[in-house]
Amino acid sequence: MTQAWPAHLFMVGCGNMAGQMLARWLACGLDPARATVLRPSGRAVADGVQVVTDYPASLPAQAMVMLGMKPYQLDDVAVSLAPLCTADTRIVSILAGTPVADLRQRFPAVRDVIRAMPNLPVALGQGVTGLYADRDVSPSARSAVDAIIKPLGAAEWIEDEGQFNALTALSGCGPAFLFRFIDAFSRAGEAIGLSRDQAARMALATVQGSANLAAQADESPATLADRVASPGGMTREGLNILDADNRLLNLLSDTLAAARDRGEEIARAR
Ligand SMILES: NC(=O)C1=CN([C@@H]2O[C@H](COP(=O)(O)OP(=O)(O)OC[C@H]3O[C@@H](n4cnc5c(N)ncnc54)[C@H](OP(=O)(O)O)[C@@H]3O)[C@@H](O)[C@H]2O)C=CC1
Ligand SMILES: O=C(O)[C@@H]1CCC=N1
Repeated sequence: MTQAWPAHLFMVGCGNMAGQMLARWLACGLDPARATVLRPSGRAVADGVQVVTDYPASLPAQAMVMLGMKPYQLDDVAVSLAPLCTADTRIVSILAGTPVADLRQRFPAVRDVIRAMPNLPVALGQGVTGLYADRDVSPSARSAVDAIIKPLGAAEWIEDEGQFNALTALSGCGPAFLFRFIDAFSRAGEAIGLSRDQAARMALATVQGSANLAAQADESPATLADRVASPGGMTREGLNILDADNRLLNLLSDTLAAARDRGEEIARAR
């Protein structure tokens, strides 16, 4: 099936996250002439993509607007952007902790408002993007968003917006937690006697190989862990440390809950 692109993509903000999305879309065939980026620095993003530092007089017809700035900038952005939006504008927001109701309040002319929560591996087409649309969003807008998210990796729609901060904690923030894990794994290897460089290489390759294996395996990660652990062997002793009083599970549950709760705070502070 051929890739369907929006008539025009207007990106408000194009930093760490939105920049990776755009790079992937361009690599997958988005015509750069069909994308405009608004960013205060005016820094170029890619050959052929127009970068502006101020809002145009109007948006192209049937524009898909992607909100990719920081959540606290929503009010400032809406003052200039909302008057340009018409009934055929579609808004996709990647702002953390920003419910659809807050977006609808600021963009009353727009029917199709969709929340998306990507993560950094979208750059490789191996991201996870969580998605939510309320009942007012048209089926064609859902399809258009599905189409543009597909080149980025997996898409996970949720029915209940109340889960959006949990989804964000798991997959949106998740890469940071896993990068931290890889770093700690490598430093732990160094602590038991390996050289820093070798421990770093081995930690990363072990995580990468294990993730790939888990993705292809018929068994669950829990079963695979037991496969590595020979009875009376070395791995079991290590697993006993992670499993004692559910230490690892509790640590990760606390980590995700803290991230999720921050999303709730961001929404309340608005
Ligand atoms: N980082 C991540 O892994 C993820 C981030 N997100 C969400 O993405 C959004 C952006 O985060 P991130 O990319 O990390 O942040 P960055 O700081 O890297 O990017 C922010 C972007 O917003 C632009 N910007 C700043 N001020 C304004 C303004 N007043 N109007 C319009 N654009 C403005 C910046 O412009 P300039 O480039 O000129 O400085 C920059 O391009 C957040 O809402 C976050 O919740 C979602 C999922 C994952
Ligand atoms: O830290 C943040 O708020 C954003 C949301 C997901 C990843 N980064």
